[in-house]
Amino acid sequence: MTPLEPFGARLRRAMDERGPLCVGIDPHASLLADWGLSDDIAGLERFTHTVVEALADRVAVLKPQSAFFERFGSRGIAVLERAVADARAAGALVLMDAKRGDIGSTMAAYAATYLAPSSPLFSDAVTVSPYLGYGSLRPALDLARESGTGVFVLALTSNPEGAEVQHAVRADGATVAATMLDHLRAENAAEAAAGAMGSYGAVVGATLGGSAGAAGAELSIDGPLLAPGIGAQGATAADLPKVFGAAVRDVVPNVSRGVLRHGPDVAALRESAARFAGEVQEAVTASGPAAH
Ligand SMILES: O=c1ccn([C@@H]2O[C@H](COP(=O)(O)O)[C@@H](O)[C@H]2O)c(=O)[nH]1
Repeated sequence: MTPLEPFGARLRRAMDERGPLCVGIDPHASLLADWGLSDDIAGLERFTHTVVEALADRVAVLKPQSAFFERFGSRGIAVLERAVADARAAGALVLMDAKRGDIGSTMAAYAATYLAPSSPLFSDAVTVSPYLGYGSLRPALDLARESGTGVFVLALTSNPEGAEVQHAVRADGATVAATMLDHLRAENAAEAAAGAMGSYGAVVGATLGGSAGAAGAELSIDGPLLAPGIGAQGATAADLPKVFGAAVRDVVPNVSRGVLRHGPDVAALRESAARFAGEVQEAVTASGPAAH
């Protein structure tokens, strides 16, 4: 099979053409109820199909949250497989939010699940946790390079509990988060040297305010920065320049419940996503001209 163009280049094009917004597909039990759906496989299927139908032809990235599908067992995974294929066919990039992390040999199996083109869950990118050590992610990083896919590494997560681990200071004086970002910058060096956005991203919460700075973290990694936390977790698009500074143009802001709560009406979902996209564009434009 012909390998895909590298994920970073594909993502940059999608961000330029559609705007950078990433909408989550998070079928919370409470959202199924709010949408008048049953908390079972039929409800899950209807919810997922509606989000894909509403948004896959217009947002840059859709991010299914794997946990909400896994809780329904094999039939939930089948719904997820279909969503990934339908969303990609409609032109969205699919970022599987699976947050996998394990020793290298097991990591290789996770990598094959999400990043091998022959897999039923083949996605454009996957989220991973580096807390078994960045090096344990090597099978995913290597397979991503081979298959033209991407990897997003948890660096500074949007939840307040994350600081306990991520702000910890290592023997060399760097925080754990800054070390992860340094690894990613190095991973992206070859693509950056060729003038492209790298395929290796970091997850940095939009909720962090000044605490990204407190972690001593240089956020520019020559790759994408997934920024969850807008909407239900309290951050707004206006927070993005404050958190990310000059790196704001590499930010892929994520909103899940903030958009999904407007369903099941397709037009209302689209309107909400467009509103968030407009707010993001306004905040990024107000932050100053793009660096050349
Ligand atoms: O640091 C992180 C990493 C991932 N997430 C995920 O993003 C969405 C956020 O959903 P909202 O409804 O917009 O709060 C969810 O799937 C999380 O698991 C995150 O929030 N923070």
